[in-house]
Amino acid sequence: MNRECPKARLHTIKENQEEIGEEKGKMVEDHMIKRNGGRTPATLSVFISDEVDPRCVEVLKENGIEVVKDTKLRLDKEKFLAEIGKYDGLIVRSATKVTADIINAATNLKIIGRAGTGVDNIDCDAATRRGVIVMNTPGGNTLSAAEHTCALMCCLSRDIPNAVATMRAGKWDRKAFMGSELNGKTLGIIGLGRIGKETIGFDPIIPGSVSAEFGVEWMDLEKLWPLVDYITVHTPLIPQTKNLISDKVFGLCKKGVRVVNCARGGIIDEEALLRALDNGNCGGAGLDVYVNEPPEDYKLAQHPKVIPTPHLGASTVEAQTRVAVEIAEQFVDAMNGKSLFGAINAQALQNSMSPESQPWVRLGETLGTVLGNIGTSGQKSLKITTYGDSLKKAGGYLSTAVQLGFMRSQSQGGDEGVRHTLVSAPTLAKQLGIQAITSHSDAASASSGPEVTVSLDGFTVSGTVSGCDPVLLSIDGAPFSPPVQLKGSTILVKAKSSPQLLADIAGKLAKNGAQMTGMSVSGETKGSQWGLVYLAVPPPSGVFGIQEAVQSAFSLRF
Ligand SMILES: NC(=O)C1=CN([C@@H]2O[C@H](COP(=O)(O)OP(=O)(O)OC[C@H]3O[C@@H](n4cnc5c(N)ncnc54)[C@H](O)[C@@H]3O)[C@@H](O)[C@H]2O)C=CC1
Ligand SMILES: O=C(O)C(=O)COP(=O)(O)O
Repeated sequence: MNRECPKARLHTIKENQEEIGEEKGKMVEDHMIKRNGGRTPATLSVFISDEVDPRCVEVLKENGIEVVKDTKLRLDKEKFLAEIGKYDGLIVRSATKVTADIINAATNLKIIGRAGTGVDNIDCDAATRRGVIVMNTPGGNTLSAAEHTCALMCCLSRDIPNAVATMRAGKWDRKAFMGSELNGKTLGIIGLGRIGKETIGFDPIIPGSVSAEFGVEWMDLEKLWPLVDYITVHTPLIPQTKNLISDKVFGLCKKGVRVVNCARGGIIDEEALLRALDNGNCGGAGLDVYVNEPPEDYKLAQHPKVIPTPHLGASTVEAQTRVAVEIAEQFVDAMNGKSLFGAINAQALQNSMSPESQPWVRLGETLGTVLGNIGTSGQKSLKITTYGDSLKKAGGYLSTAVQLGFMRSQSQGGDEGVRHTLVSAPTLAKQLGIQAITSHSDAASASSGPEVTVSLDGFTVSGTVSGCDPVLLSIDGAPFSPPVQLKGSTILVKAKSSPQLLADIAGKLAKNGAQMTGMSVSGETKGSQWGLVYLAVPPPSGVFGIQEAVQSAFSLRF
């Protein structure tokens, strides 16, 4: 039968509505488009809490997504916390601080979108732990930020703002404003990413082929500091870049070095900058960004040698239109399961999005769940082997899927702020010390098709995919013949090998009220056999009291 497999990871809005039957609902509930309990696709909703260009709202609405924009709500934290739980998506710029308490209160949230570049105002760790995708619009405001950097450098070299101020005050003072040319000066660019690259080579008239001849000489910072007349920083604010330009650095630079920060407040130590401006080590600063926005005090902004702008790097009509449309289109693509462009914390999910990989992801989760139930004792090192050419590149997402299934089976619930999904799995596994070691063999497996085996603590489970469904090939060396589907509510039983096993277990379960729909028994391993019992409805609790009669029994829901 040639049917299309349901999308396990990124359920489309339409599928979510049509296929929200219990099983599929379960499948999608941890992913981006959550079980929406009968809500229509049109009621998927996005909240916009910052000033984003109106095209963002238009594009989302054109695609059937409900949008609420309120740029004041963030100012009232209590109200924000109370409201945010209604929404599937949140779109911000830099003003909204998306803290862990907001993320944890946002119980329906699947994506946080940043209409811009920097995500330092979003607690990405908290989002990841809750399985919430964080995405930005890389590149949408690069040129504007680069142009603003150049503008600040030009203003610094000619003290333009102060000159403007004298004219506005009705003064004609030419002597006070002797500038210096930028030509011939050395610029140190810290961070050669999108904006850094644009900054050195930016000229709307000169083509790239010519500007390439200018070249950028790479050098260690220690060598760079004494050589430069200007420094511009274009890195993210991360522990390694916090206070990168410090008292020590000002001491190593030429006296009077000028600095520009259009990246993030705090990359230049603000206190050190004030001292350097006062003692002449720094000749001037062009600042667009600050440790606190708005600043708690205006000492720096009001310093005569500082040219301050209120975080305007991305504030151009062009950049704002671009980032607004880009984030909206990225949301629509993500919600339709098409792509996760711009996502910064969803590598495994991204790698597993193709229709071919999705059944294998479900198999990985399923095998992880089985192993988590039968083979623990504190061991945390999962060994995953893929067989067959078609699974050559599957090790990455399969290992995350196995870890996910394994962690779910171990979870006691109640771990606040945690949701087990393909987004959160790598981070949570790392925290719990759950390793996944992958290996691959091109050779066909024993089942002479693609196959995955997962081992832990001396136990091995192996499975493959049949159509769209995960199937179990063997447990602990005991083969299921034919292989059994891992679907729905089941009880997995291990018992002493006996020709009566099937009848014995079925009889005991029936006596205890289980509604069985089928059962398979494996071959023998070390004197035991495994049985998989399918149930019409999940057991009310436990495994219908058959533990005493068998070696072990687990209730599993796939
Ligand atoms: N003022 C504004 O309105 C705007 C500010 N920005 C900010 O500008 C900064 C740069 O943005 P993009 O160029 O788009 O980012 P990007 O990610 O393309 O580039 C950042 C670069 O910094 C480098 N880097 C990281 N750590 C470093 C370190 N310790 N030393 C030197 N380099 C390091 C990275 O390798 C990367 O090449 C970000 O902080 C962003 O938030 C971006 C847009 C507008
Ligand atoms: O994109 C960035 O990183 C920026 O800093 C731009 O911030 P904004 O969107 O103007 O609040």
